This record gives sequence, C-alpha cells and structure tokens, in this order.
Amino acid sequence: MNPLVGVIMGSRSDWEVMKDAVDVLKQLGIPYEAKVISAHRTPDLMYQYARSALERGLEVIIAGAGGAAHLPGMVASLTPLPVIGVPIPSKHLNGLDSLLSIVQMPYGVPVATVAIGNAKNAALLAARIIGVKHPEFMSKVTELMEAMRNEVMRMVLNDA
Ligand SMILES: Nc1c(C(=O)O)ncn1[C@@H]1O[C@H](COP(=O)(O)O)[C@@H](O)[C@H]1O
Repeated sequence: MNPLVGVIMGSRSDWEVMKDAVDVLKQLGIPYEAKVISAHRTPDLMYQYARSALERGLEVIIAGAGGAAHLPGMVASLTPLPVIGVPIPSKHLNGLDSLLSIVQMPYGVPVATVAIGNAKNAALLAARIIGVKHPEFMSKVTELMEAMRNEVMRMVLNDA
C-alpha cells in the first residue's frame, strides 16, 4: 500500500522527537513515509512535496519543526490535506517558540497543533483522520483506546 501519512521535519536533529510518530504509525500498521524537508533550507523541495502530496495519495501530513517553525504552516498553505504540526523542543526557549510559530496560523490556513514534543499524539490524530475512510485503522485506534482504559482501571494507589 502507498504511504497514507507523510511525516516530514525541518532537520535530522528533529528525528529523535519525530520517530515517536513513526513508531505509533508502525504499531498501527499505517503506511507512511518519513523525510527531512525544510521551508527555510529547501523551499523548492517543500513546494514540490506539498503540491504533489494529494495526487500521490497521501491523506495527512505530520510536520515537525523547531524554533521559527514555518514548515507546517507553509505546507498547509500549499496543500488542501490536513496538516498536523509538532512543535520541536528548542534549545533556548524549550519549544515555546516552535509552539507559537505553529499554532498561531491566520484564518484560512489551519494547522492542527499538538503539544510540544508530542509526536505520538500527532500520529494518533492522523490515525483518527484516516480511520474515517479506512475502517481497519479506526479499529486499531479503538483497540488502543480500550487498552489505555484497561490500564487506568488497573491502577492502584498504595496508601490512599
Ligand atoms: N523550523 C525549521 C525549518 C522550517 O520551518 O522550514 N527548517 C529547519 N527548522 C528547524 O531548525 C531547527 C534546528 O535545525 P538544525 O539542528 O539543523 O540546526 C530544527 O528544529 C528544525 O526543525
């Protein structure tokens, strides 16, 4: 099956965070591709990637970037596909800069932004989006929710 989710990030240095998204996609059996693409450093590549994403069969794009994180918003301006932004924790401002750059999009160009560093949630949100069209992935999401519920039900508080 061709990739349904595109996972992109501004630098190789984002991979440590972004591989959490890929791990979740693998766990759910969702076909994905992962690449380094930067709005700042490879604008032509970003343009080509975002413009061709829909016709290549991608259904969601997860874009991680840190600092002046323009990648998710720029990709969202070039494709009608849903874009999920992952703010990468940055060295000097701990990711607050990344978060604000990604979340404060103007009207007309939405980016669904997850918490700083929470690439796992980006993958889970992608699974829910593609699950509407692909019931086999929605069942995986439901299984995961059930497993999480059972885990909480088993939690015991000593000395409570
Ligand atoms: N925010 C962006 C973009 C972009 O938005 O296009 N391209 C790279 N970067 C970010 O720069 C940070 C430092 O990158 P380096 O570690 O390569 O210097 C990374 O977190 C990356 O996402």
